[in-house]
This record gives sequence, C-alpha cells and structure tokens, in this order.
Amino acid sequence: MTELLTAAQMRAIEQAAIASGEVTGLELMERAGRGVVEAIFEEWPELAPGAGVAGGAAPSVQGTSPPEFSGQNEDGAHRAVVLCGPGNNGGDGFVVARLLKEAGWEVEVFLYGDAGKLPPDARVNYQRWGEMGEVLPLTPQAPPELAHRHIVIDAMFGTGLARPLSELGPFLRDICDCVDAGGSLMLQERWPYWPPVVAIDIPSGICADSGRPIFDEAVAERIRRGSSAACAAADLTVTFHAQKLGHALASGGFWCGKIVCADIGISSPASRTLPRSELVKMASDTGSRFKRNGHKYSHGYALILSGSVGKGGAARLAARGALRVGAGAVTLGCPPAAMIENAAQLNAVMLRKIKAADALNVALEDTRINALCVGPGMGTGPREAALLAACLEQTRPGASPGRGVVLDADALTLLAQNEALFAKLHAQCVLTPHAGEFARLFPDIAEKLAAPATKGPAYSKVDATREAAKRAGCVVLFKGPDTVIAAPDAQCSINASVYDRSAPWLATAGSGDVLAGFITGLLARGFAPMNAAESGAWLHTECALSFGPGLIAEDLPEELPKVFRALGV
Ligand SMILES: NC(=O)C1=CN([C@@H]2O[C@H](COP(=O)(O)OP(=O)(O)OC[C@H]3O[C@@H](n4cnc5c(N)ncnc54)[C@H](OP(=O)(O)O)[C@@H]3O)[C@@H](O)[C@H]2O)[C@@H](O)CC1
Ligand SMILES: Nc1ncnc2c1ncn2[C@@H]1O[C@H](COP(=O)(O)OP(=O)(O)O)[C@@H](O)[C@H]1O
Ligand SMILES: [K+]
Repeated sequence: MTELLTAAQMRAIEQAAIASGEVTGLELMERAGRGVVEAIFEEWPELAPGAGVAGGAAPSVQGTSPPEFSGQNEDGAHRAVVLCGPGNNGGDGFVVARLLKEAGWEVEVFLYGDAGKLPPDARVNYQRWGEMGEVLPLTPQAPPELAHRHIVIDAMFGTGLARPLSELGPFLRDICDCVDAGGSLMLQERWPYWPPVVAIDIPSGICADSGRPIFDEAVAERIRRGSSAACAAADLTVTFHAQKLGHALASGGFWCGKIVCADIGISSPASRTLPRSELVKMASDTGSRFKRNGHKYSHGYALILSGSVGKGGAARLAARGALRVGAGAVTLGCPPAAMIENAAQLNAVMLRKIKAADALNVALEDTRINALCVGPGMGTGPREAALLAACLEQTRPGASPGRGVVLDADALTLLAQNEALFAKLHAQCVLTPHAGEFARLFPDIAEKLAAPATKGPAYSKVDATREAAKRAGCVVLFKGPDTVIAAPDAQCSINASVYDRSAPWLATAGSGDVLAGFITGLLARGFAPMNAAESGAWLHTECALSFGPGLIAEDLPEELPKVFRALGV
C-alpha cells in the first residue's frame, strides 16, 4: 500500500522541507535529475557507464535491440534529446542533460518557452547546462530530430500543467509515435529506429491529479484528424518522493509506461510504503482474518439474495466469494422456484427460500447473520425493491445485531430509479458500481467526470467518488482498472490495477459479483465497510494476478487460498 499525493500536497511537502532548512530547492532538483539518470541506467543497463562499448546497441524496450540501429556518433557516444519546458520540470531536464553529458553522452537540449522567465532553480540549471552546451528553441514548426537517438527525455511539463498543450500537439504526436503507449517500440511501423521516451515526473500533457490528458475542443478535433496528440506517451516515467494520483487514475498508467519513484531524500511520512506483512497485520487487527479459534458463526454469517430461475449465477458467485474469503457460513436466499436450480449447484453454501420481504425479515430474525449482499442477478421488480428496502432497514446503524450490506448490480439500478430507497442508504452500506451504474446513480457527477479536462488540476475519479460517497452517506467503490473507494468523511483509496498489478483479464463476466461477495464476506468477518471494500478490492486483484490470463469469474474465489497462503495468513 502506497500513499499517493496530489500535486498540491507534493508542493506543500517540498516547501516544508525547504522551509525547515533540511534541503534547498536546488538540491531537490539535482536529486530529481540524478534519480532520472539512475533509473535510465537501471532500466537499460546497456546504456550505463562502463557497460561495454559506448554507443553500442540501442536500448531495448521489449528485450530485443533493433539490429540495424546505428545511432552512435563518430566517437561512439550515446545520444539523448532533452525537451525542457518553462517550469521546474524543465529544470530537472537541464540537470539530466548535464549528468548525461558528464557521463560521456552527446546531448541535444531544447527549451519550450522563454529562458528569461524560468523559475530560479530551473534558471540556475539552465545556466549550468549553458556552460556545457547550447539550448535550441523547441518550436512546433521546427521539431527536433528524434530518430537515431538512444533516449528522449520529456521534461516539458510536470505537476504544474495548467492548460492544453495546443501548440505542441503535432509534435507530441510524433513522440507518441515512438511508443505504442503499452511501452513497446513500434519498430516495424517506424523505421529508422525511434528512441524510448523517459518522462520526468509525468508524461507532459497528463494531469498529475487525475491521470487525464488536458485538452480542449480545438485539440480534440485535431486529435480526431490524426494531426495532434494531447500528451507525450512514455516508456518509463520517473517521479519523485511518492507517486501522484495521476500515475494511477484514468489513463495515467497507460501513458506512463513503466513507473519508478526516485527517493529525493525528503523525510516525510507521505512517502511511506507499507510492506505486505504490515498490511496483513492491519487487516487482521481490524477484522479477524486469522481464524485462530471460535466456531463457524463466530467468523460471521453472510446472506446473499438471489434472483429468479436461470438468474442465480451471479449470486452464487458472490456466495462462493464470501465463503472463500472467510465468512464462517453463507446462505443464499432465493425465490422458491429457484430452489432446485440452486440446490443442484451449491454444497457448502446453504440455501433458503426467500419469496418476498416478509420472508427476508423472518430470515433475519437469526441474529447470527451479520452481512448481506443484495443485487447480483436479483432483478429490478417490485419484489426486489421491497427486499432492498427491508435490507436497508435491517442493517441501519444502531439496529441489533450490527450488520453490513453490499449493494451491487440490480440493487444499484433500483436505487437509481427510486429516490426514497436512495434516501435510506446509511453508513453500513457499501455501493459497488461500475461506470455505467455510477452514471445512473450519480448522473451529474458522472457528467462532470466525462466532461473534457480542459485545465489542470482536472476533476478526477477520486473527486467523483468522494462526492458520491458524501451524497450517498456510505462507502462507494467505483470499479475499473483504477478502482476508487471513498467514504463519506472523504477517506479515499485507489486499488490501481496498473504497472506490475495490471490484470486486464479481470474484465470478465461475473468478476464484479465475486468482488461483491468478497466484500460481503469481509463485512461478515467484522471488517468496517471502508476496510472491507479496500481489502476486498485488493484481494480481488491479487487473485487475478495469482491466477493469470485465462481467468474466469469462478476462478477468483478458488484462488484465494493460494493468495492467503502467500500472505502468510
Ligand atoms: N515538488 C517537488 O518536490 C519537486 C518538483 N520538481 C519538479 O518540478 C515540477 C513542477 O514544477 P512547476 O511547478 O514549475 O511546474 P511545471 O510542470 O514545470 O510547469 C509549470 C510551467 O508550465 C507553464 N504551463 C503550464 N501548462 C502549460 C501549457 N499548457 N502550455 C504552456 N505552458 C504551460 C506554467 O505557466 P503558468 O501557468 O505559470 O503561466 C509554468 O511556467 C515537477 O513536476 C518536478 O518535475 C523537482 O525538481 C524536485 C522536487
Ligand atoms: N482492465 C481492467 N483491469 C483490472 N480490473 C478490471 C478491468 N476491467 C474491469 N476490472 C474489474 O473487474 C470487475 C468487473 O466488474 P463488473 O463490471 O461489475 O462486471 P460483472 O458485472 O460482469 O461482474 C471490477 O472489479 C473491475 O474493477
Ligand atoms: K514531463
């Protein structure tokens, strides 16, 4: 678990460190530049000083160097192009240029903007570079030659991006053409060899708070025509101190390629990364993940409501998830007509007829039931609306016994259709919408999120989920590769399935139902709603990573024992 920062938080941390006398801005910039160079040599050891013949093969992005590359100049030096912008991101670029030059590279430096207006630390590094080499203007009319260079450094814009990069768009398109945004070189399509792009802090054009490219309608039109791009795709992004929200949200992870976080020596707890052992301990302290003693009902009892005949698969997946995640007992409540179908499918999961709301109320006289799941495959008719109303009533804070409830799928549709039901939401609920369900539940918020991001910092999925959680008065888990989980008090987490946690094979029918089951099971085990949602989402991704491609929803619960074993649970 890593804490992600907004650009403003990062600036505040930087300012505090400088104000405390711990470090100067210039020292931070030097460390940032050094971090970038170290990350480059780490990523492409063949470029590091002393790694064989200088100017040898070009760096490989997918493990193979283009055989015909002849990028070295006459004396065999490696070659870099450094594209600097008008702020401190550009300042970092001048440091990188100097350090590469000191390492024997041939470096071409370009500046977008007016050198006289550079902020103080960037200007110092501009001048330092000026003693070693020239700075050419970066203009869209005369873009630098990128072919046959070993590396392109994108130091145009970082956390200070405020507006669309309209003027630079056509040039950015060329940079994007260097990579296919999945991090691999387009060697077949683009020849001669195009170099990998290393973004300093974040690819230029991406908002560090939202992960969204900043562009307006004029740029959008040019993008549609194929004559412009909104940002510069990178193979490697080197950020500082801690990752920013934009590295994890929206398309941020896609454009960053691979991410490295360089330590620039600021002593702030914000850079804390919790080791797995600590995570497990936290989880076991909050709920009771370890089954050290007790009987099945002391580990929680979940009730999952199911739909009619032929519609029970989703609820069965959720039930299996709840059981595997450790609820001591799980019962599936279904309409009488669906009993045979479910009985034929279930063994460890128990089964109970629940025809309508009155039957649910009778079932809930069993005070051992402490977690409910409503919605997967349930239906959206009057019966289901009444069941949902009963669930919300039976789980309201202060009721005895205390119960949590996960509202997913059809329950979310019912909530979107029925204001009175929505008004009954409370702090024991967890809503788990995907983007479509989110838009039905919170249309105005979804509209804000879908509106073009024309200035930075842009409205983000974190902003949207926080606003939704506040309005609903409960935890909202907004699904996707960048799952955001927020509570009404603005607590927020992101379960980012990007970089080394990328698991696109989770986009498979029924995987959301299993997630609802995981969260329900964790609620049964005593996790608080926010913690259950965070842990459920995290375990869901861990199961997908552990299983790998080819996964279908049924595999997710079955992978949990392996994941738990790896965690030492
Ligand atoms: N925080 C830290 O601890 C550390 C930070 N460090 C580095 O500093 C970076 C942040 O620097 P930064 O704040 O100067 O912002 P940056 O991204 O360089 O851009 C600002 C400039 O761009 C301009 N501008 C904006 N949008 C524009 C557009 N569309 N088109 C044209 N111009 C546009 C904007 O103009 P303005 O809006 O002011 O008119 C301003 O001139 C950070 O990413 C990291 O690399 C490291 O050195 C070490 C530690
Ligand atoms: N590209 C992706 N990478 C990682 N996780 C994803 C991706 N796409 C979807 N998911 C996850 O898969 C699950 C899909 O849930 P949902 O949309 O409700 O599907 P279903 O209704 O079929 O169960 C969610 O947990 C979501 O976060
Ligand atoms: K950048």
